[in-house]
Amino acid sequence: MSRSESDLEACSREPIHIPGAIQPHGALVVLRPADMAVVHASRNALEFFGEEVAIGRPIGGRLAPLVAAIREWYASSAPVFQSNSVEGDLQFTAHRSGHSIILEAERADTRPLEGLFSRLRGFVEILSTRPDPNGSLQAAADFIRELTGFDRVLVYRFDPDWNGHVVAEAGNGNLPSYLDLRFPAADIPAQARALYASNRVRIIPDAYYEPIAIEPANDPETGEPVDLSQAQLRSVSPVHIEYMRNMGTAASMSVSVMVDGRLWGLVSCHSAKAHTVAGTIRDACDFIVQSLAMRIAAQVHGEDAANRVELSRISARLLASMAAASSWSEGLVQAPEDLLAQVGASGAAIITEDNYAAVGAVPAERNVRAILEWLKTKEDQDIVSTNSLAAEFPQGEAFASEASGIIAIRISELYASWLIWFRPEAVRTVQWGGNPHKIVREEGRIHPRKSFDAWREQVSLQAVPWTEAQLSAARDLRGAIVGIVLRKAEELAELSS
Ligand SMILES: CCC1=C(C)C2=CC3=N/C(=C\c4[nH]c(/C=C5\NC(=O)C(C)=C5CC)c(C)c4CCC(=O)O)C(CCC(=O)O)=C3CCN2C1=O
Repeated sequence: MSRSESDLEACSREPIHIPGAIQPHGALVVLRPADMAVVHASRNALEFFGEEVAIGRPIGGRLAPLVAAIREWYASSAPVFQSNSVEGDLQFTAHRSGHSIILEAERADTRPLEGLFSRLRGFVEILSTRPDPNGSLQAAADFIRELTGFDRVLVYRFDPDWNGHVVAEAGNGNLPSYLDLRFPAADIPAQARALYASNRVRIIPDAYYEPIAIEPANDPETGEPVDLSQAQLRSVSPVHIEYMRNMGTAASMSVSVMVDGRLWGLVSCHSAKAHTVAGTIRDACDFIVQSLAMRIAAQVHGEDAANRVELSRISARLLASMAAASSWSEGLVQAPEDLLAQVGASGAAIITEDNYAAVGAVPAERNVRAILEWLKTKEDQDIVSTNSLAAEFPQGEAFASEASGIIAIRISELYASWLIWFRPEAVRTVQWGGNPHKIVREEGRIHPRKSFDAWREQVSLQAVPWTEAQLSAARDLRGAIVGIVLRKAEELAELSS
């Protein structure tokens, strides 16, 4: 592993869930459910809770009226407790963290909320009328920018390698456009993505804040620090704060787009100056984004269903062709269009020790046999796939124009026989937000890059990636072929007995 890779590896191990501090736009206490005694408190508790919060003693003062309601919530199955202070100036939220209760207070949004719900209803109606998913993405970015007043709202989609792509944007011109730019996976490391899959909405009102310490740092009984994974006020990793400053964004809010339980992307809001939105507006943004996520899921499910129907027709024709031919390989070669359509390939070759057949755009036979020698090193795999053969088999660079992507399925253990599908190289130019390969090392650690200007990279020796559905279709056809081979072997065995 190179030094840069190990640096980024270290970055993805930063324990961002236990920073030991919060952001100053609220206050936090950790309570023992049995007696509502305070176990930890942020140092600014007095400012928000109105009186000294004494460690080891039950909450009182402005929090006393909450005790009964918090106890009732804690005994229920509700994930989160929300309430306003009697005076209406504070919004309280609580959640369970291990055996404790984390209670947070922020200044409440005292502006009237009427009109918000009719605006939300209006957005959902727009969403349901937008035929194309991109129109829905843009509608969500426009609506959230109007609702929150951030300078720029991005819809940021992850690709299979967790690189991000800005696929929609709404802005007022105060910040540069990032539309269509891509950002490397390291910009949002794995532990952050995991956290954002459960804690969907996060706000950083001012990237120049001073963290407020939580005291005592560790639980007197367990010695453990407070786990702020689900907290609203969690202080943010210094490296990301630096990233925001480098990007010229003093405030940000991110809302996770969860599609079928997986982090599809983020709706990411930025302002050049400090900016905040109250909890009620953040909740409304979460509602908007999850409504968008359902629209995306419906689109994906619809496409999957249509693909499955078409694939079942193709597979049925291939099975019929194999059944009617003298061998499975002859049956496949006699249905070339279906053989390629099974996985969306441009060429295919069936190769055994003494036989070779090919359809569509394939490398020269000697090059296919060179791939076969490489496949023999994959002893434990019945299916081998890549969209960049040259990256794993350098000799492949010589015929990347026909074979940058391959799916190879092993047909027989006994003889080296394989069915290999091919995809050609798809040379493309990618626009990154800054040079994604630039790792800034200072004071013994890496820092975020300072420039996010469009940085063009020509990507070669890669094919269009195979989808999970195409790999599954390859596995299904392998199962059918192996079944035919086994039945043929049994028939021969019976004849010879
Ligand atoms: C323009 C497109 C775009 C990008 C690329 C982006 C990045 C981004 N990074 C985020 C978080 C983190 N990045 C990093 C780490 C890095 N960022 C870097 O640029 C590098 C090199 C690292 C590893 C050291 C870490 C530790 C975190 C966790 C912060 C926390 O929640 O405590 C976060 C999440 C911040 C949040 O939601 O609170 C984002 C979202 C903001 N955002 C964008 O709008």
